[in-house]
Amino acid sequence: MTPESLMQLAIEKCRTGIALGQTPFGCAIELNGQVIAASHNTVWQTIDITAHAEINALREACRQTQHPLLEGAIVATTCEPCPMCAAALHWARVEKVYFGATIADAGAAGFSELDLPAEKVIAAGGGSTILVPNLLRDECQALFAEWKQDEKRRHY
Ligand SMILES: Nc1nc2[nH]cnc2c(=O)[nH]1
Repeated sequence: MTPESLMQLAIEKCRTGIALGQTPFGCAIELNGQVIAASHNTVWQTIDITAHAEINALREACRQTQHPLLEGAIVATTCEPCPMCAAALHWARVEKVYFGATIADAGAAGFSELDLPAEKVIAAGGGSTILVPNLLRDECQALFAEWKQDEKRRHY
């Protein structure tokens, strides 16, 4: 699967989440050429502030593989991982993370993001997960505008 196709899956999941009244974040994970997880954010659905798209996808992937480590896994996420998710991706030993929109985009959409780039979190901690920005950036950024059409939207 190409990184673009993996990101398209993350985008589809994000749109599913928006339709269900969730916030506009989606994530997909591939291991050994197979998609093993694709999730959207469920913070409001589960009343769990940690239920970011990436955390949900990591949990699903680890359930699938029955192992907490995902060495060699490739992740595509519609938005740059926050510090919590960057740390979790490191803990899972994910190899590479593609992202589209940025933490600044999420902040501009109203989320109270910590202004700490994922790259810095990984580098400052001595991690080896590779971060690749700008994959389908315009499409990922547009998800925030789609979500803003929902009058009942809530951020956190
Ligand atoms: N990357 C990402 N950033 C967020 N900011 C708030 N929620 C999320 C999420 O689920 N994923």
